[in-house]
Amino acid sequence: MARLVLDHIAHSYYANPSKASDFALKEVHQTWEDGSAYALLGPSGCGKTTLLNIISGLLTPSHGHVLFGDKDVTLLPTEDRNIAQVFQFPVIYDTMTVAENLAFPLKNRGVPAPDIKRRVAETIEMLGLADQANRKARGLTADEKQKISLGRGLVRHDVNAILFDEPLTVIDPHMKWQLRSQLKHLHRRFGFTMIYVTHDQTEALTFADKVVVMYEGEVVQVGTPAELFERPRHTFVGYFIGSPGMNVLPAEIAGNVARVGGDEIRLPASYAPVSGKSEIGIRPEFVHLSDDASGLPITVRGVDDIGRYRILRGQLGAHTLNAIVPEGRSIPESPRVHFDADRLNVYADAHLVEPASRGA
Ligand SMILES: Nc1ncnc2c1ncn2[C@@H]1O[C@H](COP(=O)(O)OP(=O)(O)OP(=O)(O)O)[C@@H](O)[C@H]1O
Repeated sequence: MARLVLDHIAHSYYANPSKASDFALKEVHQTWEDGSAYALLGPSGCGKTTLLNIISGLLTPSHGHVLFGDKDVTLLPTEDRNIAQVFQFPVIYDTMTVAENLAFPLKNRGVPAPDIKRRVAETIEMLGLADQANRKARGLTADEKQKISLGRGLVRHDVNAILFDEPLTVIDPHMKWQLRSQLKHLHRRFGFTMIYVTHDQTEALTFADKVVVMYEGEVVQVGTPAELFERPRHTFVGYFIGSPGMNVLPAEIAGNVARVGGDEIRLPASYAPVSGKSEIGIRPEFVHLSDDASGLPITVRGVDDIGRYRILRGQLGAHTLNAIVPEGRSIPESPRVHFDADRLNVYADAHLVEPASRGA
């Protein structure tokens, strides 16, 4: 296993890229820790697979270097990088049994027979395939075949990293949850470096120690699930993480006041003049309703009952504003809103702005 360094990596699929939009991956400069579980999360086309393929060696980046520890592997083919890969669809040998499929990567590497037997048995147990161990893979369901693919990635203990590209797509929803928990458990037990591509926030947030959020070819934030929730560094992270996502309202910022339409909102700190498009962000969890005249009046457009809570879909001036209404709280006839000041974030051109001073 090794620390992974992405040293000023960028990639364009064009031979002669001339502008930023020609790059499927804009510059990424990151060091990922040895033994951590990372999820690459973002919408379709944001560059997740491009980045994963650069790490695995399927693709050579147009710019920059990939290092495993101190070793530059940028030009090394996949087979010389000592990584395991699990793809969206099963990659297995149909004519071999489940156990033989799992033993195959170990035999190839000359692992002693008793170790192979033990690891194959552990992996089969973990995947819940004990009853199928001696069946040919050919007759198995798509679910079971994909479990073997996962097992072939997990059975090796000597890899620099295990890379997963949307590995649970073909797995049924209940089993998805189970396998995700098992992956997490294995990660804790063996400490593999894992890199997991997904466009599903639940999958990313439950699996990863650190989530790498990508948007239009850029890494816009690397953080723990809590950091992404509490301090989205880009408005896209705010929208994408959370259900519903963060409210983002155009605002003029002056010192410790944000002016939204005709309303003034007190900020937790003082900000220097913001250049570019300025906005504030507040998660629906931190928008509170009351009939207190000091709040800002909103128009209710709808209420969705989610069971444990309700989502009020409202409008503040010309802007949509969602609020989470906890169980047992009523919605006033003419609601007004208050924001948790400490949870307000300020953005300039979609990027988080740090305050000039706290507590002003
Ligand atoms: N071989 C290729 N040739 C040209 N353009 C490509 C190629 N592969 C990907 N792209 C483009 O690069 C961009 C990033 O694609 P990539 O597959 O990395 O995104 P992604 O986030 O993995 O998306 P998805 O979740 O749909 O797989 C997209 O605009 C895509 O159309």
